[in-house]
Amino acid sequence: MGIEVVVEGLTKSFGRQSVWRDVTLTLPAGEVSVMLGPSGTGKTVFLKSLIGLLKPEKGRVLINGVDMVNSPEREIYETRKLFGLMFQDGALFGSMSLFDNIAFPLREHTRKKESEIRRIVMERIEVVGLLGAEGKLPGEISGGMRKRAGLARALVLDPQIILCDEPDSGLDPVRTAYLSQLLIDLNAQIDATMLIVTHNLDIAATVPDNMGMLFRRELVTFGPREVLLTSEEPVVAQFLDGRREGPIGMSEEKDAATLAAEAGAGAAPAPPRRIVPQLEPSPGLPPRAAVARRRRRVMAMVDQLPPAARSAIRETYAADAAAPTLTAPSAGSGT
Ligand SMILES: Nc1ncnc2c1ncn2[C@@H]1O[C@H](COP(=O)(O)OP(=O)(O)OP(=O)(O)O)[C@@H](O)[C@H]1O
Repeated sequence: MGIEVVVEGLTKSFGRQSVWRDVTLTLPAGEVSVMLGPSGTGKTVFLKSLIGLLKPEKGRVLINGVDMVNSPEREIYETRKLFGLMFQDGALFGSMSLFDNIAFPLREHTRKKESEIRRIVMERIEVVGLLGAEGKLPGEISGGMRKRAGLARALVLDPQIILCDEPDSGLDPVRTAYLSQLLIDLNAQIDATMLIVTHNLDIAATVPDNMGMLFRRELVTFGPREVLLTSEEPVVAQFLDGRREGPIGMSEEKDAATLAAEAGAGAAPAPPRRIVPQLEPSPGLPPRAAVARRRRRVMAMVDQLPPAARSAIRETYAADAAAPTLTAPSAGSGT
């Protein structure tokens, strides 16, 4: 099972530029979380801070008792091995075949024999649907395949925490839908804690158990998906509806005059938002172990949540209780 990641009061700046301050959240073990936020709000900086590659000035990131901000470098280095990282462009070596790219962390960080490496690499290549392409160079395959290869490489060291930085960037909507399904299938297969940074509203709506959003140097919200998806917070609503009207401007924030002009112009109200069901694992895969844990966790806190989120959560679980998928292996919704 994945490991819980506890973030407490994290604050990061570069020189005089504050990126975000006092970020506090917990990524629940084995659950999938998404971090949203307009460009430049520090989502990538957040991922890098979780693995100790960037050093926030204040706060802690606790993983198995190790603080990725303040612990000795040797402990941080060891704990970093629990992570699998998938970067925006797949970050593959152009001159190596996909096989060698995916085998790289095993050859670098373990003393496994080549036969064992081959077995692991081919298994991961199968998981991401790249069987047959292992001999190709990154330049000979599509962007979507490169991303899946990046994901396979993130998986070879059996990570318990997976961080994906904009896994959808540059993908068409169909490939993005396949990728969403792949992320859910992966979670069903390995039960790792996952955090996905994305701008993609389809991924945000269908993949995570939990969602958060960074804006104006703060964590606006983080919690069960139903909280963000029903939120009337102006910045969340604007982002989810993909509208120009609202606090987010071209350079992240609008000035007060523009906001006042918009309010005066009386923008048309957005149509009501509908919560679409979360994806289920593909047929033949086990149900996600995180589902039952999440249900217990969320039901224990439901009374403290805003009313709209409360009723959305109760509706979700009432629908689940009526569906046969709770007792039988789930029939995936596919893409
Ligand atoms: N190593 C660095 N040194 C100085 N400034 C940095 C560094 N890394 C990031 N920044 C700055 O921190 C801010 C946040 O960058 P970051 O890449 O995390 O944003 P983001 O939310 O991931 O954006 P996008 O969605 O466009 O990828 C930006 O202003 C960026 O210029």
